[in-house]
Amino acid sequence: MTEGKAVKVALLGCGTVGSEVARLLTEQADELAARAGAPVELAGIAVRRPGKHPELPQHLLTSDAAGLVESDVDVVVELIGGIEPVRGWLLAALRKGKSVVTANKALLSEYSAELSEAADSAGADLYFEAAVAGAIPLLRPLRESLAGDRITKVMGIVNGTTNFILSAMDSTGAGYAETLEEASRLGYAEADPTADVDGYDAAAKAAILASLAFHSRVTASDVHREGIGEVSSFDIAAAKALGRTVKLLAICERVTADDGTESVSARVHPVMIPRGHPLASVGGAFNAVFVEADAAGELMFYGQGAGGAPTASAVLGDLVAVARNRVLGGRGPRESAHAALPVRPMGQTPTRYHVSLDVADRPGVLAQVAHVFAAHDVSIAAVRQRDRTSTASLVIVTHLAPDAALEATVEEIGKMDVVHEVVSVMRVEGEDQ
Ligand SMILES: NC(=O)C1=CN([C@@H]2O[C@H](COP(=O)(O)OP(=O)(O)OC[C@H]3O[C@@H](n4cnc5c(N)ncnc54)[C@H](O)[C@@H]3O)[C@@H](O)[C@H]2O)C=CC1
Ligand SMILES: N[C@@H](CC=O)C(=O)O
Ligand code: NA
Repeated sequence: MTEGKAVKVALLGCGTVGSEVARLLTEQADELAARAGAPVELAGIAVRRPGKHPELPQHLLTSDAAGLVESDVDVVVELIGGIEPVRGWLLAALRKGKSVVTANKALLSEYSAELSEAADSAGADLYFEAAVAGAIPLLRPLRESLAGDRITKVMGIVNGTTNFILSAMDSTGAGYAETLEEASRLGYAEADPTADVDGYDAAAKAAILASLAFHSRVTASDVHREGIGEVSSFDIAAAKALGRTVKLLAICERVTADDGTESVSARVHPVMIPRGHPLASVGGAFNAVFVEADAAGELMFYGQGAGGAPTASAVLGDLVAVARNRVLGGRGPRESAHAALPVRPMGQTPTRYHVSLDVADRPGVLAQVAHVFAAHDVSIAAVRQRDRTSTASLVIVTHLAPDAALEATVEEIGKMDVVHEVVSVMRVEGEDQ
């Protein structure tokens, strides 16, 4: 039965994701209506140039997004991206009590608090499942299913484009530039793909994940960020030689200090993980995220993290949810930031390093290098040495130590006479400490 009054939807943006949302909304209109309890009606589509969309119902097209938001619509689905002018439109919609569904992680990772406050004061819904890990139901489990548990860690691959590039570099040795071009062609990359390769997109997602997991306000600028620009084919080969692979991970942790005070660490950077680790086999644009919680233990979420149709699936799930809330008169979960945990600086965050060096092949060099680690209070977990003609290759993997201590150790080692080259430095995850 779909007897309720139609829920009118404004769609802002009709690119990779928006065009799939428009298609599915039209093709599955009857089923969506049955699930929502009322017809979910596309009332208008804001595009930049209406003349360029012969495939869309012409009477719905407008170039006036602000006007469409102001019109008689119940829900605004935003799939344009970026901060302004979108932020102003969504605030205006929420303040008028219209629900908002968005996939815009760049906006949410900076202005979530402002948008949530606008939603709360007007009693509107703000849903954004598509903003992190595309099709994978991840934010709703964090906001709802795990609301009774205490999450300690969220770690995973949250950027499809960089995973697509790293997977290709690892498996076929394909070049960086050509693989990035293909990721753009397939609709995985952001409009400006530097957001992907420099880690901004993953950092925005880490901020959203940390905020939800730890009931605190974490913004993109709180997240330590390194992209994949520095990952060389040598790093990939060094990882392979050690039975590891390189992935760009978002890692959000609840850190408890000796005095019992808690903080949040949120970071995005390339890491080496063992090839047997479940994240190592996540290829292409797929995403996978581990969540650790006190009572639930370890959970893994896996699926397509980018692309038009997969992302549209998450958008439509949100759309049905907000439509249902309107039909039944309820609301989805509000922002939960009661814990207000501070963010721990990266330098104080415990990490482990893999360091690969070319050193002089003579007695005592290993001891000299080990001395520098010890001087910085960094304990060594494993050492591998291979002799060449006049140099030796030295691979060192550390135990956990504050990231600043590890960084200082590597800097000092790089200045030693016996060290010809620091060939590769990368953090290590997913193995015994
Ligand atoms: N492509 C993907 O795999 C995913 C994208 N997202 C997010 O979804 C959003 C949309 O992404 P895509 O569809 O990939 O981007 P896109 O660049 O393909 O589409 C955006 C569309 O918005 C239009 N647009 C720009 N300014 C406009 C304006 N003032 N009025 C009306 N239309 C305007 C553009 O012409 C373009 O067609 C972004 O926030 C992105 O970060 C989230 C998850 C996955
Ligand atoms: N550009 C993003 C799209 C999905 O969020 C990615 O590559 O993951
Ligand atoms: Na998702």
